[in-house]
Amino acid sequence: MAHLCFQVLSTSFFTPKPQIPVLLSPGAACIKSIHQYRYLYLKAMQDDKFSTPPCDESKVRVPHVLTVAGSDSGGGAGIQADIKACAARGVYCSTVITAVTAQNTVGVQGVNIVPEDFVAEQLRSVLSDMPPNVVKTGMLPSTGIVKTLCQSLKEFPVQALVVDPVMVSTSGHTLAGPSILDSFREELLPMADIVTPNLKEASALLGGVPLETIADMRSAAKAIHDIGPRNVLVKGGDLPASLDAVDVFYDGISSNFLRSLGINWNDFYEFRSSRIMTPNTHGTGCTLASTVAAELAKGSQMLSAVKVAKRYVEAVLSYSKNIAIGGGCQGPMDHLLKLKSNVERRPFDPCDLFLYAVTDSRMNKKWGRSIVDAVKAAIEGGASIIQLREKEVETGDFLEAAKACLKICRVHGVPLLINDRIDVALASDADGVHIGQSDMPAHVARALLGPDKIIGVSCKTPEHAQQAWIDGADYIGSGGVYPTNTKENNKTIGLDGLKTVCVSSKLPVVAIGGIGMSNAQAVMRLGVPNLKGVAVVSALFDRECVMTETRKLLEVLKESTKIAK
Ligand SMILES: Nc1ncnc2c1ncn2[C@@H]1O[C@H](COP(=O)(O)OP(=O)(O)OP(=O)(O)O)[C@@H](O)[C@H]1O
Ligand SMILES: Cc1ncc(CO)c(N)n1
Ligand SMILES: [Mg+2]
Repeated sequence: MAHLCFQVLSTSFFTPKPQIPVLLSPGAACIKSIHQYRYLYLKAMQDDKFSTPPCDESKVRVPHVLTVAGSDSGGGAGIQADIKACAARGVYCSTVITAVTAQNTVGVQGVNIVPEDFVAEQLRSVLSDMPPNVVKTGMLPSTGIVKTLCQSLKEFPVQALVVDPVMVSTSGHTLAGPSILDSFREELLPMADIVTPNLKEASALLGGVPLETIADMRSAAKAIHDIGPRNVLVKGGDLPASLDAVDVFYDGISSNFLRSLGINWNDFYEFRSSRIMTPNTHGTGCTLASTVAAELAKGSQMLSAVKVAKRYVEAVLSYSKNIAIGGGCQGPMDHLLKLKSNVERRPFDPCDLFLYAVTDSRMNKKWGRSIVDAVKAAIEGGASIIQLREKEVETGDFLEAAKACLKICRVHGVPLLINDRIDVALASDADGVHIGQSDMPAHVARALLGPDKIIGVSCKTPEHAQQAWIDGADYIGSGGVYPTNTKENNKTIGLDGLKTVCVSSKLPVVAIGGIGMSNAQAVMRLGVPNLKGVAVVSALFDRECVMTETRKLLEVLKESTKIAK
């Protein structure tokens, strides 16, 4: 007999609701929806499927959403939007394709419905082998497909079902005709944990009632709730352009229950964001529903999942408002906005290390200039990379200076690095960091900064240099080559020590420590191919005119490369 026990949870997984007996099978995840409870209970009565599964603690659980939807060849909506939204939210996404559409930014040119039995086969493949936490549905173009899906969900219950009742594309093309409405009302919606109609879809589900105002949306949400889904979100993307983008959320079960306890519960929530003026709104609905599903899969409660999803859609719309893809009037969004800034950043070039200017707050103070003025002058003089080394500046001021310097650096295509402070580098979106042997290990910095940012590590020995390579550093700063007073207790390694570090590593090296006009050529004449340049502090910044000194040093360095040739 199945190993079954019942437990009463005082708070539920999604929205507050009556105390529901939750079915637990030892070793298996908690079953969290009343629908699942019903199906699982009946199923467990029939067979012995819920015996303890083998448990391997070395395996990492990955939140997983299965989307059952149509393909959009334009990549902005449907399956493609679902995969991108889940990826952006850190959730695995499997796919069952119900239709293939020929679609672009102009409209829908064609729809090819996948045969019902092949939809069933895809469902069986995924559900029987890799059970998702949450199923999200989009375009379900035939009654047969809706019924097949409902049957599969009864056979393979999941934690939550998110239904986006896709019917008409924004361009006005029918994606699922009125014939599916009965199966939606009778079978799918009563199984749903949330249904997310837009204004037209809400109207269709209610037999064509006109919906124009937020008050109408509230009535519609309540009426749709009566059909059976546990939560309803009526989306207001199609409200008049003069209004905010308001979505109305309704959760009737909880309100009735709490009212019965004498608690006055607000059963409507308005999710409001300012309307972003952009033509790139194709796929907002798919994205919203997938993000709700992704957040539920991670373990969020329903209300938090909707809140995060709404914020995410707003952020993506705002980020994508000016992108130009296609010649039609409704473009797609760019879901992976977080990755975008890395694409725009010029990749690190070891030649950037040629004239490496390192700022110093004491020197700037002494000469009465701001960090930003110092950086501007060094860049105008020809510095090829800048490092902000600001040991005595308050964090807030450091961040502001970093942001201001970054603007200047971006204009000139000069990378900006932050010394030691990974937090400041992250907050300012600087190009990278330079860290010492006693700072956070480079591999930890790499994990925090991601694959694209530049990481430099100070190395005095071949062992340091080898570790820097292993840790994923991009370059080595090696010194002090000569005695210096910008760093206390800094052992001088000399030209020999510098050469030893260079030859022990594949990484590009910049020499540092007491280097200036008089000795830069001697350093560069070492002639090791991975020694790419010199890093200087006092020789530029402990002088009256930073730009002049930088120019002079640049000439000296250029001269040394001619001599080397
Ligand atoms: N211009 C906008 N600015 C801000 N938010 C918007 C805008 N347009 C839509 N939204 C939001 O996007 C989400 C999706 O709503 P919408 O009504 O556009 O869905 P839909 O019509 O199903 O979309 P789709 O084009 O994918 O079918 C909602 O949260 C809505 O408020
Ligand atoms: C395939 C597909 N699903 C959903 C929508 C709704 O945006 C669309 N346009 N295309
Ligand atoms: Mg839609």
